[in-house]
Amino acid sequence: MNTLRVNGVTVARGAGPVIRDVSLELVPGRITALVGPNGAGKTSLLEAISGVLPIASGSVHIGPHDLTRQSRVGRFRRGLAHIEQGRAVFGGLTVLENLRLTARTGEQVDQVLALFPELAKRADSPAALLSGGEQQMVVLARAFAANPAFLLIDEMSLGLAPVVFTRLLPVVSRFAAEGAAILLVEQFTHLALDIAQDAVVVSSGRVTHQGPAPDLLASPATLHTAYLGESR
Ligand SMILES: Nc1ncnc2c1ncn2[C@@H]1O[C@H](COP(=O)(O)OP(=O)(O)OP(=O)(O)O)[C@@H](O)[C@H]1O
Repeated sequence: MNTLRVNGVTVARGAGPVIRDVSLELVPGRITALVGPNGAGKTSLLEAISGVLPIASGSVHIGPHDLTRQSRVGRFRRGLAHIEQGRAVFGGLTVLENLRLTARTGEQVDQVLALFPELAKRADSPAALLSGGEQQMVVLARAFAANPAFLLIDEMSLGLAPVVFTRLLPVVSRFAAEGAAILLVEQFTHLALDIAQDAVVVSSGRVTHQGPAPDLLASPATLHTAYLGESR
């Protein structure tokens, strides 16, 4: 069983490092919540893992394969997908056509639509006509349809009402239960920790806490300290 290992990664952006010596591991079947204050470096870390941003030092491996200097496409071929913040649907294409962009077989499309009954009903509608929540479902479904072993998800709640967003979380859990390893960045910290097994807190580009998500959820003091940038 391959894991994705981030080992001592440092990422520079603009004036200096925004990620410093970060290590974490993504394990099949598990969700890791990556939380921390605004500007902590969560998006930059996801971008470094998927190859959007170069890694200044450290490494990213999937099993024995070193991805550190690989292109985005090379990493995708190894099973790593990244839903970037603000990722949009192809509005002129129908829901089905959006899914066919990434699915390799019709069976994969059917499997994904089974996870999202709302989308199955709107399969032939242009994606632009869907609500914001439904469009975010299409974005998620399109990523699931490629059947990635490792999935990085950045702020899928952006622009959505919490009630709409909470509809998406059980689907993410189901996808993990089917074997995917997921790294979830989310502004609604408690909702993310609630569905995650593992938690990583970053503050000012450094990991300040790492451990089981339920433990962090049960200890607001630990979460608060980690957000302030202190380890304990
Ligand atoms: N395009 C950029 N050029 C230079 N610096 C950037 C750029 N984007 C972000 N930064 C800086 O990198 C640091 C980390 O930002 P990043 O967006 O990764 O944090 P974040 O934890 O995802 O924040 P948020 O929760 O607000 O989205 C911040 O200091 C930010 O100002």
